[in-house]
Amino acid sequence: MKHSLRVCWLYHDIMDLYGDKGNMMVLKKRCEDRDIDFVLDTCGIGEKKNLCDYNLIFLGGGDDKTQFSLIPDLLSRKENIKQAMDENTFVLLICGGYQLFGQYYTASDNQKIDGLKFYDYYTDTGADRTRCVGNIIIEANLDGIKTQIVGFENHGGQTKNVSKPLGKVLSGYGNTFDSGYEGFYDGKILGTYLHGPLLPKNPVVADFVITKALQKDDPEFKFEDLKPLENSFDEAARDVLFKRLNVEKTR
Ligand SMILES: NC(=O)CC[C@H](N)C(=O)O
Repeated sequence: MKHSLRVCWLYHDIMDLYGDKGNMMVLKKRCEDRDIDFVLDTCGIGEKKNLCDYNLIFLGGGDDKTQFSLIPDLLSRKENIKQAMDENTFVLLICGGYQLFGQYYTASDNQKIDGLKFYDYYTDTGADRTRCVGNIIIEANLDGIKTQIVGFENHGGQTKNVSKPLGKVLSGYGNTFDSGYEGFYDGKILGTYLHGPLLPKNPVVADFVITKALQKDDPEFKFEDLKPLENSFDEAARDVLFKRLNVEKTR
């Protein structure tokens, strides 16, 4: 069976912080190297798109003002996003995008916006406008695949009441200054504060996202079914961060 990865990048023109676009470039390359068709579609404010047509939805990070500007459009797509998720479209969310799938987001000026409310987590602002900034390494278990994920975080938002964190923080902050946990993963969405961009620095996560997306069309598809690729440049970049943060690289 010829597989295809059809991505819809929501608000591609305004939600793209710290190289989030690199995530799309990596998916394209890792698919092409395996003869998997790759289609990248984008969806801006006001554009008509049926998100059920895709097997992956991607939403990157953004500053507070940008998050506020898109929220009416995002909320107008709530039913369609829910339907896509029910039909096994996988969702990858970075930082500002991750926040907007929860109950609400309170920005640094204390203005509050409703999120999509798909999950119980919510995001308050850091006290006295403090922000979690810096490189971060977490330890995650992605449906049995144990991996260490590296990235860069820069958020004022403090995300609380996270029932299923993506991983345990080994160095850096994560969902809040002191929760010790980072992100959210429940099999349907993977939300994380990690820019970096995320996927170029974490080939295992990139392949995991590809696997989850392909499972919409082929539920039997497994991570191990992906042809292994050569990751020496990615690993060299990871080595630098592990060394700099003084964390033992075990995977
Ligand atoms: N990097 C981001 O996406 C920032 C998200 C949000 N504006 C915050 O500061 O918490």
